[in-house]
Amino acid sequence: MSQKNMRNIGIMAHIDAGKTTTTERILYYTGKSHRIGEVDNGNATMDWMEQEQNRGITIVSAATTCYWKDHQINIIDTPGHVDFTAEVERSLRVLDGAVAVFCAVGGVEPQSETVWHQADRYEVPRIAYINKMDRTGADFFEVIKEIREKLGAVPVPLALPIGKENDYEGNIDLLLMKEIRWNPDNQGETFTISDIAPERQELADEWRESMIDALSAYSDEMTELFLEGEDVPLELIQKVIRQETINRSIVPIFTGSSLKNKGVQPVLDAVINFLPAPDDLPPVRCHHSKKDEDMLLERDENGPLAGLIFKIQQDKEAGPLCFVRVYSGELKSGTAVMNIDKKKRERVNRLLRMHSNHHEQISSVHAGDIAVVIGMKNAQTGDTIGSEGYPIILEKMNFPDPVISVAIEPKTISDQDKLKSALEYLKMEDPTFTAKENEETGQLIISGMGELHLDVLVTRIKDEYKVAANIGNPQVSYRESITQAVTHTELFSKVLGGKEHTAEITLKIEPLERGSGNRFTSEVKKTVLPVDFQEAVERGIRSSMTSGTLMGYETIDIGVTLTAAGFNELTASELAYQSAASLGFDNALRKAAPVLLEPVMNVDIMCPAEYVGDVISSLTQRGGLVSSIESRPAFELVIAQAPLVKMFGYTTTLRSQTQGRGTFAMEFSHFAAKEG
Ligand SMILES: Nc1nc2c(ncn2[C@@H]2O[C@H](COP(=O)(O)OP(=O)(O)OP(=O)(O)O)[C@@H](O)[C@H]2O)c(=O)[nH]1
Repeated sequence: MSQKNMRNIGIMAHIDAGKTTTTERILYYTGKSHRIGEVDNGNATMDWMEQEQNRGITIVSAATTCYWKDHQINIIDTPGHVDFTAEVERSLRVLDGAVAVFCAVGGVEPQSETVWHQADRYEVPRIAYINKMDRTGADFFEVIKEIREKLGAVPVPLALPIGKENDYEGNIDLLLMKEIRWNPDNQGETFTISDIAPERQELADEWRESMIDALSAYSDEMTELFLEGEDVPLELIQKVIRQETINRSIVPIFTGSSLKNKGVQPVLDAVINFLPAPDDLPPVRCHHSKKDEDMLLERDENGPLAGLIFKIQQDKEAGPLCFVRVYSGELKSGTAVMNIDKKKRERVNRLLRMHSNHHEQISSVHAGDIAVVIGMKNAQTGDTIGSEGYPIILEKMNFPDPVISVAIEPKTISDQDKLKSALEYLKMEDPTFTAKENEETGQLIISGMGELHLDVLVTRIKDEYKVAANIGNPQVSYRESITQAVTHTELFSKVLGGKEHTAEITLKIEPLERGSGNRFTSEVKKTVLPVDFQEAVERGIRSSMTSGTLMGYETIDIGVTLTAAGFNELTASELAYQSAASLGFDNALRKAAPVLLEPVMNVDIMCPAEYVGDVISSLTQRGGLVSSIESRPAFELVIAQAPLVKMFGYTTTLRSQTQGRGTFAMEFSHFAAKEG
């Protein structure tokens, strides 16, 4: 299939907005799903992993292919929970467009804002679908207002709901100027089209006019027709919508109730009519690793091979399944490719296309498309695969810091081995967690991005990899830094194997602004201390930076300058300089008024107005600072920041405090000096 007839889309939503239900309906209507898997029964076909089914939420993104009106649509499932932002980011990276699902009752919730802004960062064109029009409290026009005001987008409704809540009947299609009602007898597979009822004509005209008015801003041709009072042809309207959706100047709005099988097919039409084909998008930013220069890569099927491994899933029989998005060239089964990041050749034993409930073996996959490669051994999420002769690296993905940890203690020696291999597998799949041995206690500590993230990892280690282990309580991952600048001279002298090793260095260490990371520079001339020895100094410092002197946490935001060095040709060794640097850095750290830094989280809480007082006082007790309270139609939104350590178990507190009606979203904001 040519790139023009291909779409790579994601369905993004706040948790519970109905992403899974909508995806299920899409798969049903596209004829690939032969039954509708209800989320509530826990048998949705997109939710592959057992665990997801138990939790009833979607955690891992999987790419699923379906076909609609001569187009191939690859759906990349994106998780809605903030603990899984890395999953969202990696999906956004390989999408060309997205359908943002909102709940007609909840509207734009804090988590939808987070995901929306992530999509802005990745420049993903979007259409929006306002779901759950059948629910009590559904308010289409309020959600549109929120999309404009809270997300700063330009919503252009292309459909209006007829009725709402129990009386939600169907939609007015503002492009066709017709009413559409879905047939309840065949799960909405067919629908009837009728003229707009007289009592709705005025409303429809008004919104049609405001649609043409909004679009005219982008088209002189349309403006002229509009001003002359002439009809604007459908083709022109569609052309302008497509162009401006892809430019990200507008967001076409659709509505429906996925659960009641209403409104989904127009969204599929919009995916092919208004969201970009892979080659509608600008060339891909990448880096030529041999020439060491940044470049733009054309999205050309006949170009050099470049693909991004955006997801790895372990399969007990087949080994790692590597989901690859191909940006240029062709990837063929039975050939060898280069993993450019790892500088290793890899076999493409088999290529698969994934459908919702089966897979299909294919012989090749072209630029623009997504497939699963079986056979790669060294791949890790985020790696680029390409050709040896043309080694380019696609842009890396951004992953936030892991801020929460648990100790994990295997029960037997055999569990220890199983744990080791489980962690290796999980690392391939998920680059956002770390596993590290505590030097003092010998305990293995795994760190992730939130309580739920760790919980999922631990459950997988126990259930999927059958490791029997004791799990500690979640702990915050602190960092260490300094508050003063100091200069320190370290002299090193040791006799090893009958030979004397000496080094002398002077280091200046100083606090850097939060978030700047660590920096090493040298002011010492190479004639004073040869390059190899300067590199040994940097190695020593970098290794010491991984554990601070207060409690052994990683040190951050420290600038180190090598200001002077002594060099004795007879006794100098790299080992001596590396050791001097390690010890010198630690000694300097102790003198520089070190501080422990703790992760501070952005916390957004939604609850009915009557609970706001209690919510604020419990947040304040937890060291939280409330920055604002916003009124929403049905809820109040409390926006605050609080130290992560105080937020453990907050879900339970909030639930009992608000009789189950409060929800919250939490995301890492920054590290700050720990109080007390
Ligand atoms: N009334 C009503 N309920 C809906 C509709 N769509 C989905 N739901 C219900 O809303 C709940 C959440 O739907 P899901 O499809 O699981 O939502 P999701 O966004 O995928 O949620 P996560 O997988 O948890 O991120 C389920 O109980 C659905 O049955 C709808 O159109 N109307």
